[in-house]
This record gives sequence, C-alpha cells and structure tokens, in this order.
Amino acid sequence: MADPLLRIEALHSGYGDAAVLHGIDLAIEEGSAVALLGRNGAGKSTLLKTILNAGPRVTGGRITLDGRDMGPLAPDARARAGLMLVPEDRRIFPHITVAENIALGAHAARPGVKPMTMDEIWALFPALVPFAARAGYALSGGQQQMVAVARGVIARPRLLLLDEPVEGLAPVIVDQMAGEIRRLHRDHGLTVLVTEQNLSFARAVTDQVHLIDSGQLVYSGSWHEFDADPTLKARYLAV
Ligand SMILES: Nc1ncnc2c1ncn2[C@@H]1O[C@H](COP(=O)(O)OP(=O)(O)OP(=O)(O)O)[C@@H](O)[C@H]1O
Repeated sequence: MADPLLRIEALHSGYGDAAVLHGIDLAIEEGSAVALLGRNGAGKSTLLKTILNAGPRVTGGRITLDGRDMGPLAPDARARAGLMLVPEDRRIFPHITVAENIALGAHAARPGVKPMTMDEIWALFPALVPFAARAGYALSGGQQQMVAVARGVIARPRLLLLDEPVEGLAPVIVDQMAGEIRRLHRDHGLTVLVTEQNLSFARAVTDQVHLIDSGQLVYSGSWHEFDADPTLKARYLAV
C-alpha cells in the first residue's frame, strides 16, 4: 500500500524535561479531513507543534511526510515540504493590511509550486474582500482567523493543520468558517487536521475523529462509530 501523506510513529515529545506526548501513532491519508479532539491540556497543540518542529522537543519516534523523514528539518523547511500550521493565537501582523498578511504565506510555497494569486484567495474567501486594505489590528477575532487560514493555504500546502480555529468565535462565524474549511477540503482536495473542542464544528468539517488524552491517542474512528459509543464523550471530552 502507498505511504499515507503523514505518518507519525511512536512519537514522544514535550517541553524541557516534561514529557507530554507518550507514543503517538497516527496516519493521515491524502485528501482526508481528520479531527483531533481532547480536553484542555490533553496534548493537541503539542502534537501539531511537534509535527512542525515549532517548540516541543522530540524524545522518540518518527514523523514522515510522503515517506520522507521530517526529523532533521527546521520549521521553515517543513513548511516548504508542504506542512502548514494555523496556530491557535493566529499571529496576524497588526500594522500591515489583510492582503499583505495573506501574501506573506506565499513564501512557504514548495519548490515548483506556484502559490495562489490574490484573486484566487479572494474567490475562496469572499468575506475578506471588503477588508483587503484594512490593517491587521482593526479586525474582529473571526476576521483574523479567516486571514490566518487564507495565509495558511496561499502556498497550496499538502497538509493544513488548524489549531482550535473557532475557539471564542460567535456561532454565525463558526458556521461561516465551517463552510470555508469544507470547501477547501471537498472542492480543492486539501488534506486537513483540525484540533477542536467544538464538536459540532469538528463534525461539520471532518470525516474521521481521533481522541487524545494525557498525551496518548485513545480512540480513532468515523463520526458514525464515535456516535455509537456515547461513553467516549464523557470519558475523554469535557462536554
Ligand atoms: N511551552 C510549554 N512549556 C511547558 N509546558 C507546556 C508548554 N505548552 C504546553 N505545555 C503543557 O503541555 C501539556 C499539553 O498542552 P497542549 O497545549 O498541547 O494541550 P491542548 O490539548 O492543546 O490544550 P488546549 O485545548 O487547552 O489548547 C499541558 O500540560 C501544558 O501545560
């Protein structure tokens, strides 16, 4: 069988001497949309950051993208290999415009891959068009999140990692964001890994669900299978 797009094997990582992830095994197939759910502090962000080599220290295991070992690669090299993280805190630059913030993402394009044009971006995110010339500091939380996602996809990544993309956003914005992510996945074939606490959003944008608890994957299945076992929510999610 072909390699999955991303394969994580027996991954251990943490911060300094504090171990957080304890032997994670996870395969993400090209074209899939996958949710990673878990309580506060379960290790969701740590896993995404470890995939990007953006902070946590790896103490064991392996991450491969298309069979290529990511181990020696710095974060910028991982981005240019096709991994893109939209972090929880969005990191919008306050004193440049929306268009300029988004265009910065084009620097992560893989060799031989043309980033999207701004026209393509506006077609994908029409809600941002009226704000194209607005400074980053003058955006709402929902607008900032959409800018962060647009910046994340402009380089046409192979795998988009979204860390709690709708945390703190109003329900109408959550629905809008779900529509955008679904479109990127279904119409443009983007492979997506989303961490979330918002179950209905995660359900709307993904096909498979993994649960993480105390740094270990404790469940993997379809949403249908997840729903068939109501004890999972009580055991592993704070809902
Ligand atoms: N920079 C850091 N230095 C030390 N410990 C950290 C650091 N970042 C996170 N941790 C610890 O690692 C553990 C996992 O945190 P992580 O942020 O991965 O959880 P999470 O599942 O993403 O939680 P949340 O849903 O609250 O964002 C927690 O115990 C947290 O305190």
